[in-house]
Amino acid sequence: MSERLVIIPTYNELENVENIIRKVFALPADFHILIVDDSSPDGTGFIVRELQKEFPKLFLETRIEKDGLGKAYTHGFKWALDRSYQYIFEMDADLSHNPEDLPKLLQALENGNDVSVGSRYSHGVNVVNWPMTRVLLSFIASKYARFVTGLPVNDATAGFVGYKRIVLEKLDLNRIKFKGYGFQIEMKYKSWKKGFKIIEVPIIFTNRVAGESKISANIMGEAVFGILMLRIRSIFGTL
Ligand SMILES: Nc1nc2c(ncn2[C@@H]2O[C@H](COP(=O)(O)OP(=O)(O)O[C@H]3O[C@H](CO)[C@@H](O)[C@H](O)[C@@H]3O)[C@@H](O)[C@H]2O)c(=O)[nH]1
Repeated sequence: MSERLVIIPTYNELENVENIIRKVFALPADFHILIVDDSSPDGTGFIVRELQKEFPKLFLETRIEKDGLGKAYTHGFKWALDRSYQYIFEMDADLSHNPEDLPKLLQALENGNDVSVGSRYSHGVNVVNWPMTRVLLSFIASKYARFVTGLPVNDATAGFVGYKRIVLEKLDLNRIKFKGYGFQIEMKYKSWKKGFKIIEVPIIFTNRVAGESKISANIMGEAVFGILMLRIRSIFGTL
């Protein structure tokens, strides 16, 4: 039984999912993969089921409908905690995160950190082919989150993250509220407030070449107002 699980949420990632799975299983280190698919209409789940015949360490959880990456991840975390995984990773399906960086995130956890963040902004801005509007939005969101909450992380919205099991055990996953990218901030903020040690590991983020981002005005609104709510709840001790 591997101690390491990579959770990949998917919605309409037909063009990417096989590639990312093969790249993770090509790594020298032993990682299991859990795909959490929200019944993608493009047949992403079907491809995963086919690949399960080839890869016994590939798992699939299918949810009824699209409900945001935050809900998909909390589903995956609970699945991992029901098993014996010690190191649990979040990674996008679209290859914007390079699976070859997984061992670096793992190493950071083995070196005594509790949360390792694959960071685009720890040394300048390390993104490739992302439209300038997305870079600005993401960069400003991270600065805003830091300003409002004090979270000492440069890339607060990063979606390439490693957690030690103990962190997920101590966070009340049923109280994780955010469905979209704000989820990434909520997880880091709550981990930090509980006293867990967070480290940023520099990575290069490369914009997807296939499929589409699921960003929307709702997702952005949730993040902007949600961060304020996080801070207020923290002040009143109801985080
Ligand atoms: N199951 C499920 N998966 C979803 C959903 N929405 C998005 N995903 C999956 O979540 C991953 C990230 O979604 P994208 O829509 O590709 O994100 P992005 O725009 O490239 O955003 C990136 O930057 C954000 C801001 O920095 C990050 O917060 C985000 O994690 C990601 O790295 C992909 O694997 C996508 O299929 C959903 O409702 N359900």
